[in-house]
Amino acid sequence: MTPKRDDDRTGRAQGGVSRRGLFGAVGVTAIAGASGVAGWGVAHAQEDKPSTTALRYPFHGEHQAGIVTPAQDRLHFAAFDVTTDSRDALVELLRAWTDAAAAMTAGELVGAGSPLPYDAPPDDTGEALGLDTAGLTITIGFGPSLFEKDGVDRFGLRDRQPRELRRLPHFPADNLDEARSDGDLCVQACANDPQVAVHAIRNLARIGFGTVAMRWAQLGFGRTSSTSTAQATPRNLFGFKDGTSNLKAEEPEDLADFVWVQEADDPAASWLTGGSYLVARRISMRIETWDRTSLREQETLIGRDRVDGAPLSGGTEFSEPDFALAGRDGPIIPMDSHVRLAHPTHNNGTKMLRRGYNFTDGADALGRLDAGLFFIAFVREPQSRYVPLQTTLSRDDALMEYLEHTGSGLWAIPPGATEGTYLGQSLFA
Ligand SMILES: C=CC1=C(C)c2cc3[nH]c(cc4nc(cc5[nH]c(cc1n2)c(C)c5CCC(=O)O)C(CCC(=O)O)=C4C)c(C)c3C=C
Ligand SMILES: [Fe+2]
Repeated sequence: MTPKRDDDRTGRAQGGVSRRGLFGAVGVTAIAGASGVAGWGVAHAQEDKPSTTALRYPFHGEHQAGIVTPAQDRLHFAAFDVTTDSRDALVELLRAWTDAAAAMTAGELVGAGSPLPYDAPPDDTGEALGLDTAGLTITIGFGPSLFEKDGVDRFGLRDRQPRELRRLPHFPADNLDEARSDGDLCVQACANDPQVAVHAIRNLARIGFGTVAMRWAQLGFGRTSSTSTAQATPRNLFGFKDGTSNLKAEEPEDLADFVWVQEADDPAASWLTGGSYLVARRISMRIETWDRTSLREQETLIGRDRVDGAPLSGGTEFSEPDFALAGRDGPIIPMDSHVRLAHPTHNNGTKMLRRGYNFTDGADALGRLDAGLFFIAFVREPQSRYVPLQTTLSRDDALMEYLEHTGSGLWAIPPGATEGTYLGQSLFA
């Protein structure tokens, strides 16, 4: 009988083994071929919709992937706390995470490749065997507490903490859960297949065992933003198009102004040049109340038409809102509507790259959906641009009656890694 695996205890070359290649090699393709009905279903689906699972985005580059990369459909976001005092162990973790992230985004197995050592737990947890890369991106960030916690300079990084990397303040009406907020490190895994995104976080958590502990995590199932003009605008759980006037990959000048940290921004933080900041807000949405609200009221709260996404002042989805246009009882786009208050003209020209996801986490004790929007935005200046805008929305936005902010975090996102370097290397240099 041919053994399923060899008996190699020494391990093999790291990475480089294709998940699909290995899958075929162990004969599972035969199972798919034997299933006539399933095979028809797959072929039929592919005819209707171009496959997004075959997509592959480069891991290496000037910026980390997962920011201007076209927003994928699924998210697994995790915040970690570092459990060691050792700077060397932290650096080792970042090296290992970088290698694993590069392998997974290329559709390769993490760690020891094929044939698998039989007497050791497999490096790669295996649930993505046979799956496409699904456009996986892995984006890693550093929280304020990595630089200083309770007055302690844990890893000799205090002097390099960016001025803009401070814990987000308490905003009006915040009802934050500590257990869903902050963290020394964050990892955003996005993919067009939920199993691929979960596999990525799980493998990074496994690699980090003994160095980091997962603090909290969030799954997202539908993107609520477009980050490329090639993408259709998706809808949030209030049923409105979301992401219409988002910053897009095709706007490099705006990205330089509002997303990418520039060399001159902060002398202490020149290591962050080419990086960004990730703001996360877990926002619960009172779905049941919303569903009992008239369409007129819903559109008044948002300031846009629910079906086509056009501003209430008229035109099409991508028409600029006319905030001066009068309606029956004041401006047709109300003073306290979401799009008026969030628009750059009312926020010193501020823009951001939104990249959030819808979520549901079951039901609460009253039988209501625990659902909402896991808001993610990438910004160049969180304190001087995001914080004032969030303060305005939390205080004045009429939509807040239907929202509750339950989680929060801010992380510095270092620039991308080049071949042979690890993510965040410039911070430790
Ligand atoms: C602080 C930033 C923002 C939070 C938090 C936020 C939450 C939030 N937004 C919607 C729904 C929509 N938002 C829309 C536009 C929009 N939202 C923000 C910022 C935050 N939103 C900005 C900067 C903008 C763009 C404003 C503009 O330039 O016109 C829209 C309209 C469509 C679009 O342009 O994307 C909708 C719809 C919800 C439901 C929500 C919290 C759950
Ligand atoms: Fe919004």
